[in-house]
Amino acid sequence: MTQPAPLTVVFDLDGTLVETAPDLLEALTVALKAEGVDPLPFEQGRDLIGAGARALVQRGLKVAERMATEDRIDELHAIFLDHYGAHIADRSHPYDGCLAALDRLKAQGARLAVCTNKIERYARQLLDALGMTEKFDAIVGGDTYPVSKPRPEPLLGAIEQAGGDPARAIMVGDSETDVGAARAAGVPVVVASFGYTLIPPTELGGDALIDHYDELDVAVARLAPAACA
Ligand SMILES: O=C(O)COP(=O)(O)O
Ligand SMILES: [Mg+2]
Repeated sequence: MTQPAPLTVVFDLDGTLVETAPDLLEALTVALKAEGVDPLPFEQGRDLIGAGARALVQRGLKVAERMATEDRIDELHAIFLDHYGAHIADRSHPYDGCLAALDRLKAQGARLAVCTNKIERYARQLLDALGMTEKFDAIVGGDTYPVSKPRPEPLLGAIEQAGGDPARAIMVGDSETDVGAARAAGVPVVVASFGYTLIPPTELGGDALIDHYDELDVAVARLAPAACA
């Protein structure tokens, strides 16, 4: 009898594995300042994260009711990235219980992957700085493929790069882009309630909701496709 393919668990990065809001919003403050815009309140800025850095700059300008040309948004995005790259892990840290939960999944034989809308280079820089890179069999960013979440291609690509099978995979994420990508790929999705989202986590339409990493094992066991070990 052939061995069933291992389970692959694919994680979103910002707001799911790592609390990155303090460093992302500091970079947003620097970019908005270049446009003469005041910093956003932290809680308001936090919810704007999830569709990539350029979208964060765009959303920040929109909240401040500031119009900008696409070229100016590109310039502000560059200012954002300059600052962010130099301060990527000043205050960012994995969520409570995250590293232990990854180790438990790994010990059970799961493949682990990251699928983020962060530019891949920055995702790798962040994971390196936090000593987390080695935990993953694949790391896919928002620019790894021609399209990003909520399209399914990056998620399917992450599963493939990790040596997994989409029929034996689970996504864990915090926002509508993650649920959208998972639905489009036909992969069950666990929503982490502690991340960043414009839509309340309970209304994202995930298959399970966790408030802490201690709850992940039960959610994964419940959603793991039946044929999985
Ligand atoms: O940096 C972002 O805005 C998105 O990142 P995420 O896909 O890891 O949430
Ligand atoms: Mg996220």
